[in-house]
Amino acid sequence: MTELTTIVHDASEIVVGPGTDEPLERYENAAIAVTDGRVTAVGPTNEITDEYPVENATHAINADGKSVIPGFVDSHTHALFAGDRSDEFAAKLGGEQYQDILAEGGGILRTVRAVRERSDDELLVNVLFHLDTMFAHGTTTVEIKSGYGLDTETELRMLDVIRRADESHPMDVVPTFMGAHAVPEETDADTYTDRVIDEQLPAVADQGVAEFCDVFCEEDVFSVEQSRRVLEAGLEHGLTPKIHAEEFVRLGGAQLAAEVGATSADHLLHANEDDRAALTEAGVTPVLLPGTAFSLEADYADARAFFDDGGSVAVATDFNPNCYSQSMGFAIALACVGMGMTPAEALIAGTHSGARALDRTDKAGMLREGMPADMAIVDAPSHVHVPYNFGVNTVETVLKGGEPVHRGQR
Ligand SMILES: N=CN[C@@H](CCC(=O)O)C(=O)O
Ligand SMILES: [Zn+2]
Repeated sequence: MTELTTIVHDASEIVVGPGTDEPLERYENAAIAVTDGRVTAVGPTNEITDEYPVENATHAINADGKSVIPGFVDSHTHALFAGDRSDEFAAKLGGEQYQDILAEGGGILRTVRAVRERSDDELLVNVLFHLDTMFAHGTTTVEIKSGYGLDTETELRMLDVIRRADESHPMDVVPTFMGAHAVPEETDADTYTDRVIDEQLPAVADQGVAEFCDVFCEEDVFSVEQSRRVLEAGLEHGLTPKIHAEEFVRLGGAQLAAEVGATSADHLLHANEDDRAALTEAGVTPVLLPGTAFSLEADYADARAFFDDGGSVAVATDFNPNCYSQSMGFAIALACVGMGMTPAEALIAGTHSGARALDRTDKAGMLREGMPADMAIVDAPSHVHVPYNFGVNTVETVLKGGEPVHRGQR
């Protein structure tokens, strides 16, 4: 018989995941038992503790007055970077535009210069620091993109650092290659697209260091045709497409995502009804990033319209030097207040739907029997407190595979 390792008991609430007849499957006065890193049983405390006595557990956690939720799945970040762009934040508040800053060699291009100057070990220290912060805020799976190298050597270095971060930190880290994140200063978009396809992608595939291939499909960055070439070449190398689409203007990236069978289309601030229909029909997960709209003072994506059309969305942080928040709790609060989602919809968007955007619904985002026991204990009686208590980290304890890996204080 395998040994029970962890039991969390007497929780006010345990959220399992999406319900069949209601938005959330959840139990009140609940407990969850974990064996060998996976959920063995979840349900009312008396039933669970009868079967799995608390005294047999390696870790017994009394969650009286607290809510247990699946660990957040942050499905869109650029969390590996160097340098400081806080001055750009201040300049944007003063009226400067993100795209003008980029066109003048700032923004992404400034971060590229900073990353190229740093050693691998310095980059690793940076990303591990951010992973610690994310962990403390309840994230247990995170996607990280390359894209601040924009040459083969630095893109490979970034992906190798992302791999090392995954190996050395309890967080699950999902690597995405994003060589087509911006056009380097010394070249033009067509020439650079060829370089991404002919030089970077084969090297990335050869090293086996990325799962997804992403592109910034945007006016004055990569056109729909250039984006299509990158994503189709990625597919030939075994990388699943993702796309930054309809962020500043409606260019056609959402339709492209549907055509190439992307796992997700992200941002979508300017997506329209046809785009929503195409994404839903093609099974592409829309990933909405309300922190980006917040920091750009832009209009939020129309999350309600996706639900009204019968679809659903994922919500992620987009943590990067332009959108400086590692907190899924804050993204969820913005999803509720800025995009009109219910707390239950936003919680699913930041957990199960995030896992869908990363092709891992069998590995993350739910606390169903057999799933990895990745969970956050919220120091409040229900999941509603995550957005309700906005601006504050409500997560107290984080368990990865049932192991208490973070115990915070509020
Ligand atoms: N929009 C493109 N890429 C990032 C921003 C990266 C940056 O500004 O450094 C995003 O998703 O928001
Ligand atoms: Zn992004």
